[in-house]
Amino acid sequence: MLHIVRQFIRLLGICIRAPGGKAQVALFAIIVALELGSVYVGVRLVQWTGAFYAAIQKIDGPETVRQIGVFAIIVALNSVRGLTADYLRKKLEIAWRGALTDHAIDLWTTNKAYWHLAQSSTDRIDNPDQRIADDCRIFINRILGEALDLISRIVGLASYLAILWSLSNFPLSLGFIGIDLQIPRYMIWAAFIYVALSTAITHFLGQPLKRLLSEQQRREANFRFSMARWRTAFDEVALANGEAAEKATLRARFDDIADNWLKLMRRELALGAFTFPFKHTVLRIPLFVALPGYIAGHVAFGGLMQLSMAFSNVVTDLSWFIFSYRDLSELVATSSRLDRFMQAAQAEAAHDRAGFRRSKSGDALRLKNVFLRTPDGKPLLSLRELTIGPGETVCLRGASGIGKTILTKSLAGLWRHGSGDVAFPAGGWMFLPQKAYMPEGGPFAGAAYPYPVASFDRHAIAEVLGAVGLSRLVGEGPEPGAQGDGTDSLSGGELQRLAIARLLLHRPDWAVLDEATSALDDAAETELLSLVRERLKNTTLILITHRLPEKLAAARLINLDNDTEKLVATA
Ligand SMILES: Nc1ncnc2c1ncn2[C@@H]1O[C@H](COP(=O)(O)OP(=O)(O)OP(=O)(O)O)[C@@H](O)[C@H]1O
Repeated sequence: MLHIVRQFIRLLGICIRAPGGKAQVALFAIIVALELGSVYVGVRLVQWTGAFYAAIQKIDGPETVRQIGVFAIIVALNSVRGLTADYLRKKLEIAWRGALTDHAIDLWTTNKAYWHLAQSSTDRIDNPDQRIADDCRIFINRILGEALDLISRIVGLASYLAILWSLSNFPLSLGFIGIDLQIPRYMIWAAFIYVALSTAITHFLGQPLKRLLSEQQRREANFRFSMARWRTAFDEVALANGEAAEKATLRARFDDIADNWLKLMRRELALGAFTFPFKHTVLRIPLFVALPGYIAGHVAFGGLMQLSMAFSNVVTDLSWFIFSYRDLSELVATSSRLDRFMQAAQAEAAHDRAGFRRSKSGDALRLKNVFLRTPDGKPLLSLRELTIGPGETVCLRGASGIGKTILTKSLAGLWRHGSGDVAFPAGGWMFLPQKAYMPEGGPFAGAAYPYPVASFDRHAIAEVLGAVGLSRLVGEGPEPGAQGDGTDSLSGGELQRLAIARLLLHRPDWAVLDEATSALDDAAETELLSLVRERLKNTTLILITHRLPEKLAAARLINLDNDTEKLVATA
């Protein structure tokens, strides 16, 4: 229980510490005040009920009409209060959801935590996209709803208890095996005992709900993930006639959903079998409980109605836990998932990337005794000594699976499984993987990525696109920034050309091309790499490729397979 409260505090703390958090706390206070207005309205209605039925009992026409007028005013004011509270609550909801979402995305991206979390076999976080998109929304929605409900119920409970206390100032007389038992203010005790028993039963029946709801969220996210995965590979699936396999996967994912849904249904049915009749008896039972007082002549008819209404309000407020059990279970399940995600992302973001000793060097890249491993310790390639100077062209070759891509990731600071010394030169780096990433927004955005298009001169972007053979994309298609912008249909080779255009535009000091031209034919590959070499004279090019590009001036060929230190100079 305490750990759940701590989770709530941690997550709400994020919202409150965000910019504008203090103003939002003030907004929350206003909403609480407006919600408490409903308690006042409730108390006023109890008084009104007494006065109204007393007027009816006395057959007092003018007083009855006056009470109807009072009722109309109460309802009108309450409507204004309710609508204002609802409007402000939605405002606060989007502000806090925004703060939580921003924080989650910040943690997820700091120190590339998203990448490390996806690699980890122990801390692996399933469906992080769902946690950011859905869990933040559900958590804020539920916590606000439940907190406001709880506060107004606590205040309501105190108010209605006071009324009930003053009204139920008569005892219940019970004759039991010759003993005459008097229970003073029995209406109060009856309310507490009634709710305590009901709460215990509700908790007993509903306990498994939290686990089942959490599991349901996970399975729904898995189903969505399978759909999204297929969406990113329409070509591949269509060419492989993989529809039946994809359908089978989707069906299996959906069966998982349905399976848990059935368990959830059964549990909700068991809970509902108790809470449903409970909800309906809450409004009736007070009358039965108060009847002995009426029959014994302790209260008049108006008092009886007032008493039953106060009793029913007390029981309703006390039953908050029972009525909210399902929503509370969902809130707890969501906050556990979200909190775990935040903790894991935070730990990853703060992680000291050990493995290699990294230092700064003057102008050359120096690797000494670098040994790369897989996370489970399997040795990959080793480099005893390698120095690469500024402006050089170096070609790294090696068998498939030896660890060339992992070497790239190590240079990028991602891979931490290995040892050795790496001294980095000053200057900017750029890494071009085999599969170029294309952001939304069209070819101009693709060339400018990860910077906004506006950071570059549009003519310069158009020029590099033309230089890499993509002039047909210049001035074509929707405006940059639009979705469905034409880059979706680019071939593998065209995507690689676009990545080379990006390289030409960004002009880094150091560039690592990990099979970044593999989809091009020999002639096109040589042409593009020569273009890069010619235009970026001061850039050091580290090429990871199975083919040795011909005509590439002064390339050093390093064979990683046998003798890692053997350098072959080409002309
Ligand atoms: N995240 C990972 N966890 C565990 N093993 C991995 C991970 N990434 C890569 N590996 C393994 O490390 C080995 C080296 O992978 P890498 O991608 O660096 O090979 P490569 O030399 O670039 O191969 P290719 O020439 O086929 O692209 C492979 O056996 C691969 O399965």
